Amino acid sequence: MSENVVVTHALTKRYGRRTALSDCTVQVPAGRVVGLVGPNGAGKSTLLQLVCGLLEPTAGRLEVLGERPRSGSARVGFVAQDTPVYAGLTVEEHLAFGARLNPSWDDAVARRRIDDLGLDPTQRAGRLSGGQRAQLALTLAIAKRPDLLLLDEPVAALDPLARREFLQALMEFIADEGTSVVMSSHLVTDLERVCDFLIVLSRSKVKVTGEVEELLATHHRLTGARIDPAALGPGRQVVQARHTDVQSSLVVRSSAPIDDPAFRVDGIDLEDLVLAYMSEAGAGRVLERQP
Ligand SMILES: Nc1ncnc2c1ncn2[C@@H]1O[C@H](COP(=O)(O)OP(=O)(O)OP(=O)(O)O)[C@@H](O)[C@H]1O
Repeated sequence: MSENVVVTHALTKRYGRRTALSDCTVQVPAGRVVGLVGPNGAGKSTLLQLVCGLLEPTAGRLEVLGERPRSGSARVGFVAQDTPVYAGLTVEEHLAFGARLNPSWDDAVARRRIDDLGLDPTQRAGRLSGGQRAQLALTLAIAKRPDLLLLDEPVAALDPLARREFLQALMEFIADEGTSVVMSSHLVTDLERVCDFLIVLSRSKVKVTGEVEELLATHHRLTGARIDPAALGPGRQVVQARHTDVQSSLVVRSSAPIDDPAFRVDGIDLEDLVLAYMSEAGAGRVLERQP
């Protein structure tokens, strides 16, 4: 599949005078597992709620699966931040509820997952552990057989083992169905294991977006004698610059290889890349080619 599942152009959402998302332009290709990363208040939940049609944009354009998003679409599964389940309903009642609401509901998939997870169908959701509730919420979203699955910090409240199990279940589902997924998280190490596409949001703005492999191949850490980043030359975007009196450490984006003897050049991992874009200096200074 080559089409985009989410396309936004200058998408903006304001709550009164507070801007939650500003001028957001992204394209998410189909079949990807997208990591949506950013600090608290960056606008991640706002973007996900716009994509699933729970919020209306203040300005800009947004297309999801080729159409305007609408809340309750059978083609989009959404697991909100607090893994919402109904405390008073049993696991079984959740499945019955899901079946009634969703025309494409896959009851066999739902029951197999509940069984594999060892959840008691007669137990009320309010009595489940945080990890079990997250798994139940994921089961409900998966059994809809959505084309696009949106997960808002699904593992935030889980212990490391439950996180691993949750992500494992997610990976199995994606491998079977080829569903596109957008998942927000603060935990880059978790995203590193499952995501192949990245969106970094900070202070309501998109800082960087792209294929993880391509981003890792084009970002480098340069360490050497103190330098004015402006002296680096054209075509190199200084994402983060740190200096001591005598030394500079720069994270630089460059599609061409950097072989400057003045620097040691190392690759960076996804966590360093995300942190560089989230840092204050990550204003993304681009050193353009001089005319
Ligand atoms: N209903 C609302 N009314 C007013 N302001 C809001 C509302 N929802 C979110 N905001 C504000 O919009 C901004 C973005 O919030 P959002 O929840 O999208 O961030 P987030 O990246 O998901 O944060 P977190 O990681 O803490 O969940 C924040 O400044 C937040 O205070």
